[in-house]
Amino acid sequence: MAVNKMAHRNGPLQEKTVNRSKEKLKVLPQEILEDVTVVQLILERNRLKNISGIKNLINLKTLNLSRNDLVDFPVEIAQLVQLETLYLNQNKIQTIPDGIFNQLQQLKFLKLSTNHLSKIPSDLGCCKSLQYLNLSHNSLKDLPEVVLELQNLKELFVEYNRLRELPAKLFENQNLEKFSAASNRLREPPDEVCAGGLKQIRSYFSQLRSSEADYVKRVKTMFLGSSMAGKSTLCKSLKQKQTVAVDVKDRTVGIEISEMKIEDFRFLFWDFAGQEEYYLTHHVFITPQALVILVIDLASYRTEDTQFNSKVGFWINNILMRVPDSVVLPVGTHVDQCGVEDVRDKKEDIQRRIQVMLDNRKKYLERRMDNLKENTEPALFSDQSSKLDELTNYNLQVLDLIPIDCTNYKDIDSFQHHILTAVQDKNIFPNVEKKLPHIYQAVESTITNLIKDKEIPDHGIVSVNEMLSGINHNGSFDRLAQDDLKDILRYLHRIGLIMWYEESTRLVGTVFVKPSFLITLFKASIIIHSWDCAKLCITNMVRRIVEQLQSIPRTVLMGEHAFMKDKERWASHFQTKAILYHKAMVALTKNLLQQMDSPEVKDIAEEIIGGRNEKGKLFSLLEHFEIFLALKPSNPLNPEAKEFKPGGKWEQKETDVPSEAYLFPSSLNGIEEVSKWWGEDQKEDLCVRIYFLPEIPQGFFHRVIIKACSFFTPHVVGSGRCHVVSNGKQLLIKENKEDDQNIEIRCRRPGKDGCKDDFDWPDMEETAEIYDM
Ligand SMILES: Nc1nc2c(ncn2[C@@H]2O[C@H](COP(=O)(O)OP(=O)(O)OP(=O)(O)O)[C@@H](O)[C@H]2O)c(=O)[nH]1
Repeated sequence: MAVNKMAHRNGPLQEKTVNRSKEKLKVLPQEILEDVTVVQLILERNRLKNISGIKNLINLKTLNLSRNDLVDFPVEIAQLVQLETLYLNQNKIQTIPDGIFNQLQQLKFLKLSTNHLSKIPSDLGCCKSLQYLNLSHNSLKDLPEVVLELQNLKELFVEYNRLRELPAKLFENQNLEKFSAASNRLREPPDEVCAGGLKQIRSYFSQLRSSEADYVKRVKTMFLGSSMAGKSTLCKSLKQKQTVAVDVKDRTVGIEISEMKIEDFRFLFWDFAGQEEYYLTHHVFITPQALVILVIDLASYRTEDTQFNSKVGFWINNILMRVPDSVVLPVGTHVDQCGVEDVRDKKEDIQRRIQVMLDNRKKYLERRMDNLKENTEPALFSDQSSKLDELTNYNLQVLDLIPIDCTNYKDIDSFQHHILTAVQDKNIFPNVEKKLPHIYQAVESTITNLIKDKEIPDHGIVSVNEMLSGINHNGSFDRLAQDDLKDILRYLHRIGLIMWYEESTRLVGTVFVKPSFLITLFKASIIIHSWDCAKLCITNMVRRIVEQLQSIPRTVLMGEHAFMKDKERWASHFQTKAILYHKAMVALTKNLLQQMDSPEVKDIAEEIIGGRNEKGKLFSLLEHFEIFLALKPSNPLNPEAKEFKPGGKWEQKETDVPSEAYLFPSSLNGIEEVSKWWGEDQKEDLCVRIYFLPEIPQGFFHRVIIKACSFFTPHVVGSGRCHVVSNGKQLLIKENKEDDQNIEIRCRRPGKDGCKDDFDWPDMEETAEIYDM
C-alpha cells in the first residue's frame, strides 16, 4: 500500500494520502477503512462497484473514484462532510439521490463527467463553495437550474450532453472563468456562438437582451460523391428551380457555395468537386451537423464490391470519420439512362451494402470492446474503451436512396420535397432552429449588400478593418463595438458564410468573403483544373501539374528571372520528388491569374502571390490547410518546440519569408529511397501503432508527414513513409493500409555507445541538390 504522510500537520491529525489506484480492487480493503486519519484517498482505475464502509473515513477531504464500475451512487459519501474534492468521473452512474450534496458544504471540486446522468439533484445548490463542476459526457437535456445558485463557480464543463439551451443568467455570474458546452447541438446560443467561449456567449446574451431575436432554420447541406455523379446539376437545378445542364467544362472547382430557401428553411449548399485532388481540402470544409447529399450516378453503377466501394463506400467511410453524427441522403441520378428494374436492383444493392457496412462497423467496434474487456488490465485501456463507447454512440443516419432523373424538373421538385420532409422531421433533425439576436442577421445582410453593391471586390478578399468599418458604415443599425462585431464575424466564419482564419498570424488580418474564390486560389496553385475532356477519366494531379509547368510562357518565366531549362527542372523535380519550387509556384499562379480576365484579380495578384521577402496569402493558406510542407524554412527546426510539451498547443511557427520549395506529400511516389536509408525493420525497434476505425481517413497521413517533417528533421520522404531524425535518433513513420489500418512509428534502438556513434547521418547538405536552383 502506498502511503504518503503529508509534510505538515493540519490540526491534531496527521494527514495521510492513500493511493490504491490501478489495483483491480473490487471491494475496499479493510485496512483502508480502519484508518480514520486518511485525508486523501485515491482509488482510481479499479473495478469497484460499491464502496461500503467509506463513511468511517470521516476526515476525508479528497476522494478519487474515477474510472471504476460504480452504477449506483455511493450514498455513504453524504457522511464525508469534510470532503472538498470528489472525483466520480468515468463510472456508470445513472442517478444521484437527493440529500447527498446538502451534507457536503465544503465541496469545492466535483467531477462527474462520463457517466449516464440525466438529472442533477437540486440540493447541489447547497454546495456554496463549489468552484469546479464537470458534467461533460452525460445525458443531460437541461442545464440544471441549481447551477445558477453556485455563485462561486469558476469552471463549468457540460460538453457532450443533449442540452438545447443555456440559461442567460448563468453568464451573469462574473466569477465564471472557464466554460465549455461543445457538442450539444445547442439552439440558444447556437454551438457556433458557444465555440467562441465565455466572452462571445456573454456578448450574445447581452445582444439578445437589447434587441429582438430571430429564429433561424439553417441547414448546411453538403453535396458529396464521385466526379461526374451529378452533384452540380442537382444543386444548381434545385437552386434555379429548373433543370440546369452542367457542361463538362463547367465542372466544380473545389467547392461552390450558395444559399437557397425552401419554405422557412435556409439551405447552405456546399457543392464539393468529386475529383480526387480536392479531397485534400475536405478536412477543412466538411463540418458536423450537416445534411449530406450523397450523389451516385446509377447509370454507371454496377452491383459489385469495387463499384460500391469507390462510388458509395468511400464516401460513407469519409463521412463516418469526419462527421459521424450527420444525416446522409443518398440520391441516384441518371435514372433516365437505366431501365426500371435496373434502378430497383441498384437501389436495393446500394442500400443493402450500406447497411452491411454500418453493421460491420458496429460489430467491429463491439469486438474491439470485448477484446479490451478480456484484457487482464482493462483499467489501462479505459481511455480506449471510453473512445470506443463514444464511437458506438455516434449515429450516422442513412436515409432511403431517392432515384432521380436530373433532366426532368418533376424529379428535382420531388427531391426538394424529400429534403424538406427530412429536415422537418424532428427525429432526423432535432435541433435545426437556432435563436440569434437580430443584429447577427443584420450584419449578415449588410455583408450581402456590400457584395451586391460592389463595395467588396469580386474576389471577396478584404482586410478585417475595412470589413468592420464597411459593416458599421453601411448597416442599418447603431454602430457596434469592434469586439462585438468581430464576434459576429467569428460566428459567420463558423457557419461557413465567410472565412477568417484568425488562428494564423499571417491571415488574421484578412477576411475571405467568398469562400469559393479561396478554392479558385488553390486551383491556381496545385489543384489545377484541366479543361481537356480526354483527361477527365483518370485524373492525375502530378501529370497535370507537370503539364501546367511545361506550358508556362517565356514572358512569365522572365518575370521570375527563370529560363526555359528551369521549367524542365521544376517539372522533373515535381515528378520525381513531389517538390515544387517557390519560383515555379509563383510562375504557375501568375500564369493562371493572367488567364482570369478580371482587373480586380490582377490588382490583388501581388497580395496573393507575395514578393521576394514576403509570403503571399496563397502560400499562407496552403500552409494553414496543410496542403504542403514548406521546405528549408527560415526558422531553424526547434527540438524544444512547445508542441511537445504536455498541454501546449501544437503549432508551427509562421514566417513572413517565402520558403524556397514545397513538398506535396500526396504526390510522392516511390518508397525505395526511404527503404534504402532505413533498411529492414529490426526486432529491437521501439514501435508504436495507432489504429484507425474503420480506416485511416483520406489525406490524413499526408498531414502526419507534414507535421512530422515540420517538427523533426526530415531525412527521406516517400509515399506513405517518412524517415525523420529526432534528437539524433532515427524514426520511421509509415502508413499500413492492410486489414487493420494503422500508422506506425518506429524508433531505432541506439547502440551501446549512445546515439552519436550509432548514427552516421548524411548531413542535409548531401541532399542539398533537391533544393538547388
Ligand atoms: N442524362 C442525365 N445526365 C445527367 C444527370 N445528372 C447529371 N447529368 C450530367 O452528368 C454530367 C456531370 O454532372 P455534374 O453535375 O457536372 O457532376 P458533378 O458530380 O458535379 O461532377 P464534378 O464537378 O466533377 O464533381 C453533366 O453533363 C450533367 O449534365 C441525369 O440525371 N441524367
